[in-house]
Amino acid sequence: MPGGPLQGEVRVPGDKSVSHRAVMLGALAEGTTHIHGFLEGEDTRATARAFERMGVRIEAPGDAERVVQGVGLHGLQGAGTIDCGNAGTGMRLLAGVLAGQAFDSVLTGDTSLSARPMARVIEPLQRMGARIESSDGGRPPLHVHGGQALRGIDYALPVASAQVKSALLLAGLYANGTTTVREPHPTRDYSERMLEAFGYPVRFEPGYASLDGGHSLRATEVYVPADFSSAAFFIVAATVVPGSELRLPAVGMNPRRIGLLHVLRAMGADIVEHDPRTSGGEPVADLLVRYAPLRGIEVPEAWVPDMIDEFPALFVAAAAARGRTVVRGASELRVKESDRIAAMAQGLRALGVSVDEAPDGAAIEGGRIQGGRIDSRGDHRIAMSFAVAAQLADGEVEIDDVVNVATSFPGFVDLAAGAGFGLREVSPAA
Ligand SMILES: O=C(O)C1=C[C@@H](OP(=O)(O)O)[C@@H](O)[C@H](O)C1
Ligand SMILES: C=C(OP(=O)(O)O)C(=O)O
Repeated sequence: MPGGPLQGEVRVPGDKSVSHRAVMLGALAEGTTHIHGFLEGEDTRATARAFERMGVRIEAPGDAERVVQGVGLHGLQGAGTIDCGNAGTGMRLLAGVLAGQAFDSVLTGDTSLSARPMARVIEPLQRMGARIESSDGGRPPLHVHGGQALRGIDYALPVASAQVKSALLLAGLYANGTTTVREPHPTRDYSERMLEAFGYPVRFEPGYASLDGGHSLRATEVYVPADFSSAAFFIVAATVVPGSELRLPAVGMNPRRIGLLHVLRAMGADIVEHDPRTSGGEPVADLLVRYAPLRGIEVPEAWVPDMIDEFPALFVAAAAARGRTVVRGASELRVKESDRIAAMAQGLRALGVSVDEAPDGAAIEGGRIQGGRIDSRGDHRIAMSFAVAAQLADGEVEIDDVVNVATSFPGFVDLAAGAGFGLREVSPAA
């Protein structure tokens, strides 16, 4: 299905990271928390279900709205096995919360999540006094034993990870003394900002977060910004498809999320930020993206954590650029929902693009993109990235295994088709 230039306005759904945290802190707070702009994705719904199963009343008065009746830090009830679906964020943050409870829990996930490394949260949580068992060298399911007395630790993260930082801060709510997390590179600080918004004393600056156990959370109103990571597919598509001019209103512009903007601009992209403002304590802006020819660059390693989920989309921009784009220092991509370096390299090669894979990145030679068949490996971001690549391909691109797009971006196909993508969903039997 050939597409055309991307035109008009696209409103992408709420931020996944903020939505997970809003449900969690709302559940642990005293009082009623209203969440506006909640992501109706499978990942964040799994987190909401987990807390409902632990006795928290969560109402959905409208689309993307949630009303959470908080039970306080000590009001959760044991639910046995909790299925986190496809969500690394859900499982790792829940491990921190559950380590502080009086009851035992088991955290499970789908095939992709069951293969993801959890030792990165288990080890520091054990240092805090938690008892957690895993299978197969730190993989899910996680058996989190309750009734353990936690103590604060001062922990330097070996890898930059907002999920690990957040798990430790959440466990720190239940710990005796001070929990401090130091990062090798600053990562998204939504947990810190939101704890503060819920009235919990927390000290933080880029690369550092610290709190004392024993305080409480007060319910509040949460306004979730549009997810920059979802906007990224449209930003790249409008940049690479000639004749495009696309508006993306109220996109979350947290500085720890917008590394892709810096990289695309360095490649020659035309992306203008209008009306930068603050919404619910988060920076947002309306983006205007126009087609621009790109040239390959070497992506500075310092920008990697600020665009960790945007590499699949960047690889497509690189395939459309003139010259070579080099990514290094991004080995974390190998332990996401899929091995994203391998998945992108294999997929781009299937479309005739030359890619040199490295353990911690890849070099992509921009040029012609052909039609072909893509295995998305059940990874939402791989599937959506190839939907963008397909807009430039000179033949049909068929993308397999796409149901997980709904984990982070329900309605992607309709929204994309409405903006001008040549894209349609076919059932596996069709
Ligand atoms: O804290 C979060 O909400 C997230 C942190 C990142 O993971 P890591 O902490 O593993 O880098 C990111 O890839 C994920 O999509 C969401
Ligand atoms: C890595 C991601 O999410 P998670 O770790 O929550 O599965 C992602 O959304 O790209």
